[in-house]
Amino acid sequence: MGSGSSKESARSSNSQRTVVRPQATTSRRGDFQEVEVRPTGQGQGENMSSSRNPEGQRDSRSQPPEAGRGGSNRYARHAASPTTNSSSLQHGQTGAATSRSNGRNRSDLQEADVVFETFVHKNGREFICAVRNGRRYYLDDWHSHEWQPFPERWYSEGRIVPMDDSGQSNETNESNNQSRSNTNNKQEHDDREGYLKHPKRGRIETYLMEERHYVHFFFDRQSGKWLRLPIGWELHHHLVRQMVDHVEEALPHWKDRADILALLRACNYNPDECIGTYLMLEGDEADWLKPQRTSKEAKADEDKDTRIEELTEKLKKLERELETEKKQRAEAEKQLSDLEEKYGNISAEATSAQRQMEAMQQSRPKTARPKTPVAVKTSGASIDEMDQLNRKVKNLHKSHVHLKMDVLRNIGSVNAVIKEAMKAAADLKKSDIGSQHELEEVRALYQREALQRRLLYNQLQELRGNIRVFCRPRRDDKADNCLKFPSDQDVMAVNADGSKKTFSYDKVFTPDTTQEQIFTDTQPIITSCVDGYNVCLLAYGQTGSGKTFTMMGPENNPGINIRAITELLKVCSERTETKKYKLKISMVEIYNETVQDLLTTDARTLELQMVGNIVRIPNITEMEVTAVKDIKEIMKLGDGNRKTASTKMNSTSSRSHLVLMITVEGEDKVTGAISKGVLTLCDLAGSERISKTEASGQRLVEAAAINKSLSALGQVFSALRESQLHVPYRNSKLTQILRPCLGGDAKACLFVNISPDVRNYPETCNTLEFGSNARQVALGQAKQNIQRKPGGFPPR
Ligand SMILES: Nc1ncnc2c1ncn2[C@@H]1O[C@H](COP(=O)(O)OP(=O)(O)OP(=O)(O)O)[C@@H](O)[C@H]1O
Repeated sequence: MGSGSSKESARSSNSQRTVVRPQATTSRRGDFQEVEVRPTGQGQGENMSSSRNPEGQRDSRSQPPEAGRGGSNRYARHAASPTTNSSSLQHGQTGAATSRSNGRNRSDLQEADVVFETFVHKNGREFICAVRNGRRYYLDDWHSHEWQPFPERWYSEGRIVPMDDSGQSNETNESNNQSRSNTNNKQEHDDREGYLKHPKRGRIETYLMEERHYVHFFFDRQSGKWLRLPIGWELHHHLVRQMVDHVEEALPHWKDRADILALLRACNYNPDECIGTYLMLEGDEADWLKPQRTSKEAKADEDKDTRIEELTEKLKKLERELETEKKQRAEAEKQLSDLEEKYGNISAEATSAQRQMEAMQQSRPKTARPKTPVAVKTSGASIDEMDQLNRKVKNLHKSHVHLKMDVLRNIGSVNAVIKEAMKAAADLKKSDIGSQHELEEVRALYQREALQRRLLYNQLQELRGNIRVFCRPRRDDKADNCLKFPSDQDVMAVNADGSKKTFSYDKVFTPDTTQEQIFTDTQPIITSCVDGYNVCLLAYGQTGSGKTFTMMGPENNPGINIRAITELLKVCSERTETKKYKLKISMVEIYNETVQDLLTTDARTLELQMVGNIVRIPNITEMEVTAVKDIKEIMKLGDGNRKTASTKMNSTSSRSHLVLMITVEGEDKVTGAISKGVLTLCDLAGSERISKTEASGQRLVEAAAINKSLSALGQVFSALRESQLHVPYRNSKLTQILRPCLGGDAKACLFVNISPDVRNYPETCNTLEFGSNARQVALGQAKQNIQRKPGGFPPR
């Protein structure tokens, strides 16, 4: 950036705004259709004086005029632009009055053929206009790239601003003049300023900034030179491939890997920034970011559009059919219930008829009826009456048979209706699949939204620094206080002789700060471990300065350890809808450069294995935590084993480092991606210097081991601060264990615990110094540890 060529391109893009110059040819005269000019204010519509421009005889496309020739230089730039069709303006005329109002030099005026103006449409777009022979034209640099007659309706839709000699609109000049006179009248126009025209946003101001960016080179053995790596080659580079894969996984619809790499380069090889930029400009604007499509791609897109239209049409048709079927089903159901009712009535009638018949049969005489009627009047019913009854019974029998047939017939149609209803229900089920698709889309949208939110959150963390140093003074009401707190980021240590030293940190707490407040400030870092980040919290300070109080704390007022695990459990349970989490805890003690497993009773010493950048601790005990009560039990077990071990070894807690590792493994229920973050909480051994003369025997060995490990920690911080190629992690067991969370891809938080007692002034200053050095460490960008499940969706 900032090279001659980029400056030149900046100049040329800048010049496109104002530069149009008549050129030496008459062949394109026909490009203009004559349109009457209407007065629009300053100098418009006035008489045009004509004079031939001698420069205009040159074809500036083949012979660009030299730079620095004022107006002609600008014209050359325009001639190089593909939009140039202004040659046809060459024999145009210039309005003297217009020129006067533009404040142009009179002799210049006589050379000019055409008056140039800027038309500012009320929608924000600008067009270069030219007036010749009393006719106004505009340069259609959006579609045809030709001069077009100025549309009549535009007079009421915007305003015309004349241009001055510098090719800028008078309006722009006025504001520029104002600002220039405020700074320096002689100051030149900044040629890094420019603009581009966006189809939706209209004019967008641009500025060519100089930034320090990584540039990937390769060594060319033939020429013996380092050359820039072409995009095609760079895509085969394993690191770059990983970055592009990462972006592609996050944005699966963005298929063009070269395009992704181009944006990655612009984002200084920062995949998250690349994803963020893309998402920010998502939609039409992101499309506009992409290079022009080939005709084949355009055709494919058209086909896709047509297919989408067809499918939409089909979907609408299916919806209509579904609607009709629903109606039919409702009707069928109604018919069915009518028929059921009818059937019920008929059955009831049949039953009562049957009963009636039975009753009548019972009331008939038992003897057979005489074949010939005997006209004897019996004491009971007469023969007529009997006949009547017989007929009635016959009729009833008949109607019973009819009813039976009716019912049988209707049962057939009821079955048909039921079949139809079942078919309609099956169709309805099918249409549910369409809704499933919609659900998938909503889910994808949600995933993108979640990704964006987390990206922003982690970007915020990075801006605040991936290593944060907090200072916490111990509360001590009895001692002579040597600490002052000028602000919440500064602490001043004042010695008994009055000498003072001030140190700055990301946050300085006071002795009154509660355990809750301390936790609140570390909470965002701690919870990012659920998203797959490695996070580390360390407490450093001399014995008795409050390290254990800060990390573990008393039972009734717990410190960071318990609160952090409780919070992790809470966050994990809040996300159970989308993720399945597993929390595992390990606890080790580092004493005299040996690593002791504290979650087993067999006092197991652990070996560390370094495989490249990865540290493995085989056979380490890991305990799963599912509820808050598990935390207390595990802590109790670890604490008990620590005490036993220290009695055996005759050590005290302040002479060893306690490291608590919480692994949070999450599996995305939708994508199957697995994230793994480790939260390391470390209560370091007392940092006080033990004079060799004071220590002897075991104390001397202990002191040497502590000194070695804390010095190694300091060396790691210095190497990271100075971005050294070699970081001496292997110098102690402590730095080996902490390696994953002190490398370039983790978030760390160091608590500098100090004593307020003036007698501890020298140790307090040493501790504060250590914290200050650590604060200058740039851990680089924190990285999520997310693995995509084979065949699964990209991680969120
Ligand atoms: N902020 C505080 N408020 C109240 N009491 C505190 C505070 N910090 C420390 N203490 C008390 O000071 C004493 C020493 O603190 P602590 O054991 O945490 O120090 P330490 O740095 O861990 O020491 P060691 O290196 O021996 O483990 C404890 O009794 C603790 O309760």
